[in-house]
Amino acid sequence: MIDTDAIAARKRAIRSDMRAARAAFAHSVDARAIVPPPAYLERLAARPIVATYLPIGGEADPALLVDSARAAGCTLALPFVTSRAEPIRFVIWDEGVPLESGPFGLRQPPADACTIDPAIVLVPLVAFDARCHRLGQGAGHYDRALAARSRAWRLGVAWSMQQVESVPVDAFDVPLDAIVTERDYLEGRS
Ligand SMILES: Nc1nc2c(c(=O)[nH]1)N(C=O)[C@@H](CNc1ccc(C(=O)N[C@@H](CCC(=O)O)C(=O)O)cc1)CN2
Ligand SMILES: Nc1ncnc2c1ncn2[C@@H]1O[C@H](COP(=O)(O)OP(=O)(O)OP(=O)(O)O)[C@@H](O)[C@H]1O
Repeated sequence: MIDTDAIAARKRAIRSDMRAARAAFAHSVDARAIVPPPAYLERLAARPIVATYLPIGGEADPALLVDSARAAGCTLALPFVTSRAEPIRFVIWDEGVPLESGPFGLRQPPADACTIDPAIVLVPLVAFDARCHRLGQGAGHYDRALAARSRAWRLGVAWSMQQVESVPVDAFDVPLDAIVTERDYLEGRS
């Protein structure tokens, strides 16, 4: 369909521009610049399972959000990916078990790590807009994972320079509940 093709082409263009700009920006910023917002800290009191990610390619680093979750006694999860085509699953991040090398330069728990269902998902992204729409890596990994977990609270983590006027949206794109950057905290409509 023409419309779908046009959206896909705009997504590809934003992805390629933003990946390059983000990698350059990440060199100039303190990796621990993103401070946990109050709405996130409040949710940690119930000790939810929190899915995080290990940054690649200049992605914003959720390190301080992970520290807060650990300090609150939460269980941490990481995505486990096998290929572009296969859906991801979230597995327990046990600090006592060494991470292994996975696809796309990712470090991840071993394949036999226990699958768990997070109540909070810290979501990496390539670009976002003021309505909390997100553009990811283009494999649909997070869109599929988030669609399967509609009750999870979805917090995007990004550098402020990743904000664009408007992210092109397909029917299957799952918007975020909120986004935190080194400068701002914004909430979607939900
Ligand atoms: N840190 C992190 N972990 C993650 C993701 C992510 O976006 N970031 N994922 C999100 O889905 C899943 C992995 N999926 C991925 C799918 C495609 C590509 C990818 O196409 N990478 C490009 C290079 C990107 C760059 O230059 O920055 C490539 O290999 O060509 C990467 C991850 C789960 N784990
Ligand atoms: N719920 C879903 N079920 C099956 N396929 C899906 C689903 N959501 C997205 N996809 C597929 O994922 C592909 C990539 O979508 P899109 O370009 O929006 O990825 P993205 O949002 O940038 O990436 P990601 O979600 O991996 O971070 C599309 O071809 C789409 O068909």
